[in-house]
Amino acid sequence: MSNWLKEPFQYDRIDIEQKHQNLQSQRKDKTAKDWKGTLLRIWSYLSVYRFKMFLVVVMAVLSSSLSLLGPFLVGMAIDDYFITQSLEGLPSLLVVLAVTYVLLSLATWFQNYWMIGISQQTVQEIRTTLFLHIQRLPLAYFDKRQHGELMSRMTNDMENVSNTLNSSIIQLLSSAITFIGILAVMLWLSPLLTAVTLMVIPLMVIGMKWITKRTSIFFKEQQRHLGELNGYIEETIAGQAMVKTFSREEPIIRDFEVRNSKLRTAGFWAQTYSGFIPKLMNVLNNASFAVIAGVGGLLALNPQAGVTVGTIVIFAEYSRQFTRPLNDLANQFNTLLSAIAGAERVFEVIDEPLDQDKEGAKPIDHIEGHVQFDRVSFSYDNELILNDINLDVKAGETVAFVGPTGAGKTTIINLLSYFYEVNAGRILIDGQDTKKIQKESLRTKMGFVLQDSFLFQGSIIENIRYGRLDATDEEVIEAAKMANAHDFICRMSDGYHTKLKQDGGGISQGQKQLLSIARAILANPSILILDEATSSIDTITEMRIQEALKRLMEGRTSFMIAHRLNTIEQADRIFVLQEGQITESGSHQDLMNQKGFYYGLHQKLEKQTG
Ligand SMILES: Nc1ncnc2c1ncn2[C@@H]1O[C@H](COP(=O)(O)OP(=O)(O)OP(=O)(O)O)[C@@H](O)[C@H]1O
Repeated sequence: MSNWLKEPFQYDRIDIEQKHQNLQSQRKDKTAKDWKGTLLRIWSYLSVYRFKMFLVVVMAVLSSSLSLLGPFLVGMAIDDYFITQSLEGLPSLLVVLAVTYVLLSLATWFQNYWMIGISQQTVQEIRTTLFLHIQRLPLAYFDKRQHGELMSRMTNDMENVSNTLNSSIIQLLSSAITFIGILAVMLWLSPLLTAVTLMVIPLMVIGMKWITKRTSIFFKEQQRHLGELNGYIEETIAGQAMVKTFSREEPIIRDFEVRNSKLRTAGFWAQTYSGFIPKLMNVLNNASFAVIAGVGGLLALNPQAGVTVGTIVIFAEYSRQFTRPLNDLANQFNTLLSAIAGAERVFEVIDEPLDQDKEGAKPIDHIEGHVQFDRVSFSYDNELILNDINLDVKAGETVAFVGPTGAGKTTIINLLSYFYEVNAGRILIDGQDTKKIQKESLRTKMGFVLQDSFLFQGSIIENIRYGRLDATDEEVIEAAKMANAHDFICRMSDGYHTKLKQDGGGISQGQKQLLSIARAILANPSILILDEATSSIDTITEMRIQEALKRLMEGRTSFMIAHRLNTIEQADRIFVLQEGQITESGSHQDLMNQKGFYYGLHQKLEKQTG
């Protein structure tokens, strides 16, 4: 088998990353809505397969030429054999005709095979680049964007690009070649009959314009309504629990029906108008056929005009082939525009700056766990969220943050995890400014047990192993035992290999917490970040969680956002955060003595828990 027939499209992730970095450095001069730039960028992906592209072009030229040769041979057969009634050379001409059509099929097949290969490989590369890039974007990027919208770039827009690369490029190419070829042969055969054939073009252009003006409006409407409907469906499915608790089914169904019928109306008119296109083309084709036959017939009666019956047959066939590429060009143009728009949306994400380390940042091997906030101020947008925060947490110390909702507790944790950059001040770990440490190496020394700890679709063992990917099964089980999770895991149908549904569906909130504690134990971090669950958990599970947490926190610097009295009281130090400032700090007893915010909160919580 030739090399070109073998599946040559293996890809190398490292290779793609390298290419992406090169492209990133080229992109600086490219602005959004820069269509030429977008096309050039798509070309930069395609150009890797230059040789194969060249073969595609050769095949396109070959197939277009062969499709012109067919009717020409038929015309020759009529003039030279049928009209003259001498059938001597006819069999060999028929053989040539048969070979022409076989070659035409082969050329078309190869051009498709190579082009689809190139386009699928290109799309795979762009998709990988996009996905890798999304994994490395700073958290702040996701704050500003709807997740559904990003998903749509990853799927719909990519699909758009893929379809266009698959078929449109070939169609555009062969349409253009066929059009030029037919025109040249027609002019060579009879300029007069060519002029007659071309008469339909203005009518075609006017008709197409009239239709596309209307269809494009309805197609846009259709896309918009489809997007809205999809968004609505996604929202109602994600929020099903809410829908049911508030008995909102009826109004939601009514709303859905309104959106659905808007989509239907737009779709109806878009399809109806665009359905006119082939009908119009048919009418014009038949009209041009009649004109060619009529005028050609008259010309054939006059031997000086040089028009034979064979020429008329060739023209009649060419006129059919000739309107098709025009039609295709018009259709493909719209698809091409929408694919370029899609590619532009994809490249926009790829061009977003990455969550990069500061220049000169170094990896860190070991952390003792001494954490300082030195006059730290921070705002997400313009509003100041943290104002001049100073903290000095010794290695191994456990500190808790309490305060009203929106005071900035989670924000402190986000800054410590280096998800966001501070606006002013410094965060120091073991005396070293975190800006000088590589983010990834810093985060691997931290463990997280968060309220909404994310569990993936997969087995329990895989989910725990997420804490340290090279952990053995024994180590995972040991961690689960320390996290008090072993017993409940063993009671499950497949034990450690029980599959969890999406986002940990199938297990309780408390069990979810125990699994995330096991995950953190396995990671063996120097700094721990705990965001205590607010939802109520039964007392036995609660005790298990507390016990597991105690084991986990031993010997590590721990930051807790605490909501329950016993957790808070156990902390070495408590910080009260109000409106972005630390207003009280000290041990439980110190703060009780101060009789400030903490004292009030304590009284309230005590009353609640009885
Ligand atoms: N990603 C974000 N973008 C913009 N503003 C944000 C973002 N996250 C939080 N905020 C705002 O920052 C403020 C502090 O939020 P933060 O989540 O730190 O409070 P918190 O003390 O943890 O509250 P809670 O106890 O309710 O979790 C709030 O006013 C919030 O609206």
